[in-house]
Amino acid sequence: MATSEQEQQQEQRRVDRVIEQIKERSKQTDDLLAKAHRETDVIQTNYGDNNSVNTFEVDDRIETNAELQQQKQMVERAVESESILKRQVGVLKDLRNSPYFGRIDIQDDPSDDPERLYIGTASFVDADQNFLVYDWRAPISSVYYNGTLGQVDYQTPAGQQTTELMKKRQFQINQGQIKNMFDTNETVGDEILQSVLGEQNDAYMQNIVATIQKEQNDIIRDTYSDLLVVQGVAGSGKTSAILQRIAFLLYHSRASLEADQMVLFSPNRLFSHYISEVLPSLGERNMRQVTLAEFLSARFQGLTVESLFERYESDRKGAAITPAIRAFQESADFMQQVDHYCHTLPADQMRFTNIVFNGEIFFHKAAIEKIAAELPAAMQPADRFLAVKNTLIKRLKHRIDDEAQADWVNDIIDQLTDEAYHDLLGNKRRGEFQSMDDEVFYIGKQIVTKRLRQVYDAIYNGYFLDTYEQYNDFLGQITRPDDVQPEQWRARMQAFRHGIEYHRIALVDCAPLLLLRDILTGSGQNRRMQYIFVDEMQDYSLAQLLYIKHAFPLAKFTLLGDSEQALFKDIEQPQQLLERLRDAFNVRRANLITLNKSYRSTKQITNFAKALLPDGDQIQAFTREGDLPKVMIRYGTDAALSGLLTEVQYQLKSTHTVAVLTKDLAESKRVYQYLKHHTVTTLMADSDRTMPQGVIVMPIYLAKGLEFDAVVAYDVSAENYPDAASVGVLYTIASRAMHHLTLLSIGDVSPLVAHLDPTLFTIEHQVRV
Ligand SMILES: Nc1ncnc2c1ncn2[C@@H]1O[C@H](COP(=O)(O)OP(=O)(O)OP(=O)(O)O)[C@@H](O)[C@H]1O
Repeated sequence: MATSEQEQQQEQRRVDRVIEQIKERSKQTDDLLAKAHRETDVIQTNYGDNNSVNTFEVDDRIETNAELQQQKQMVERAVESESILKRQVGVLKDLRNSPYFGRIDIQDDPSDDPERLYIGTASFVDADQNFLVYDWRAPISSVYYNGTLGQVDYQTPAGQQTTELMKKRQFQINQGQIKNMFDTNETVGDEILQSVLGEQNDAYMQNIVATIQKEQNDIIRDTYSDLLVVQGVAGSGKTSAILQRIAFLLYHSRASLEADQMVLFSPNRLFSHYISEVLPSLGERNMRQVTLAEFLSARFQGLTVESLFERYESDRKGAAITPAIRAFQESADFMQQVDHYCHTLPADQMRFTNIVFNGEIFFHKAAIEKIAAELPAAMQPADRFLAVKNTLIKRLKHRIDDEAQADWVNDIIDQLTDEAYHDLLGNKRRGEFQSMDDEVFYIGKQIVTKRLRQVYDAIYNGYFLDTYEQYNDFLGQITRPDDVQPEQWRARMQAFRHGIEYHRIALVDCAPLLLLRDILTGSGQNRRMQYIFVDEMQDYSLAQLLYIKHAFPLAKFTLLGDSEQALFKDIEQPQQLLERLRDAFNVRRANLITLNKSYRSTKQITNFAKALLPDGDQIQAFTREGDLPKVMIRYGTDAALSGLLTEVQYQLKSTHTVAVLTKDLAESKRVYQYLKHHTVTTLMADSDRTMPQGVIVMPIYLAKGLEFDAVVAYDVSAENYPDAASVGVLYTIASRAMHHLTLLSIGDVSPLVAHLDPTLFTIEHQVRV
């Protein structure tokens, strides 16, 4: 509902007054920051000077160490307070531009006067402790997002409260001026959302706190569930919801939660970059981010882990793993079998291996087997492993003692310089020993310990268990489902062994192998992490999700995805998925939230994209108007490429980025080879972290989670997208476009498009001569 001119003037006067106060505070904070910066400089300079004191004299060194520690802490504290102030300066700068976006008038009791509260990206409190702006995450602010006029409940730390919502007003304020102002009875009215979504794309994702929708708000403010599953259609704000959720949780649990106790599994590095500004724009630090490939590679040092993209490419070429085997290896049942195998594995079935040093066996595998065999049979696998490890370390220490007086050691001691001798003494002092012999023995032990460091590390890291052999043994004992034939399974085992020989591992083996290794060796779990977020969860197997759960046993999980965008597997109903996950994750408090409205694209693009899906009816388009998607048909590659060039040049006149999306890498390369000679074009790679403007070409799996002003889908021919199996890919491509979508086909267009209602798109045929 439009507001009167007079009301707008009144509101503008308030904006002016608040901005005056913010400016005042900014000045003070700038001064504090300058002062803090000078202090940090002074401390750092002193620290630097002290750092270069002569550390040769051993006695000095001990003292210096303690002092250095103290000074290091001082520097850390100074840097920390400086960075807090820097953040405040940033927050105040944003508030100066746009101090708030909402107002609610509430009345707790009919006998009270109504209260008028303004809501913005951060709180602003004046010198008399009056809240001129409330943080969007404050308990009372949920009234703004959740309530329609009338009685409203909201949660506070003290329990549920009730109030009467009398008025809800939305503002768009830019550079201190109210551009738009509406009273609304909806959760957040469409007018402002229209204008936000109509803007051009930016290289970075924006925060959406001014226009959060009710269902998104439920995701953001859920502090109850151990497992929150979000099924949301393309462009429904899943990624946005995760990021605002992180900001919310940080605010909500300020005292007990740090940003680095949250991990977001993101689809690719480009995506990580794209979303990197959202949290800083809300005055918060970024959470940790990792792709599945990075997570797995870090745990398989020395092996090349197949990436999801490689798997996708190799699947397209008709690779070795049959669908039945894949389904089996990716299932919860497979992971349960790993668990059972490990917990019932007798000591004599453990695949120990020699510890080798300098080409010779240092600890023989038979000796290690014997240690394990002598332990009580009922021991848990991790305890057994630890006991073996401890025994080996004890034996290593004996060997070091025996070796400390060997001739080669004495020779080295004779030739030590004074400095090297002091180094070996470490925290001990000369003369502290009972006798000179003791001192020499001590030095000898230090020398041998250093020499045998590798052996120690091998024991410490558990390299005396050959986990690959053990996994192979597990594969040999497994109970197969009926649709996996014995010879197929043997071939699969053979492929696994062959891969390991060449230091490669297939994606399907990663999660079960890691689980096996972790259970048997009692390692790999991180108990510090409090929240795990998985975006694009449809690209993860259940086995992988279960492994992630195992790796972060104390974390709460938020899994977000869109089963329609499954590039790699079949679509699953959300409720069914939740049941499956709830069972597999074994959690008490699970919650499913479904998002059906798509905000990214114009109505025309969303209507086209949803029509591709057999069950797309539930998807609602947001009412933002644009052109109909255009299907271009060309005959032959040359005509297609020149048609593509004309199209991208045309699009570039009105947009910053045009993405040409292909089905696979080979096609992207072909397109790039042509376009680069005619216009500035970038071929995106898996390793890229930033997205340039202009024309960018990439296979669809690299564009997951991203969005572009204009998208050209390259070659949507019947040959490339012959049947229903390609729907997920085509839908994902179409739903990346915000404002313009073009589909170019070489020859007959895919039946998936040809069968659509013709009013959903325009068509442009090449005239055949
Ligand atoms: N409440 C909102 N207010 C303003 N913009 C929004 C809102 N919700 C979503 N958007 C915008 O819609 C676009 C899509 O959002 P987002 O990328 O979070 O969706 P998604 O569900 O993760 O999409 P996909 O699964 O297709 O990758 C973004 O530009 C986002 O800023």
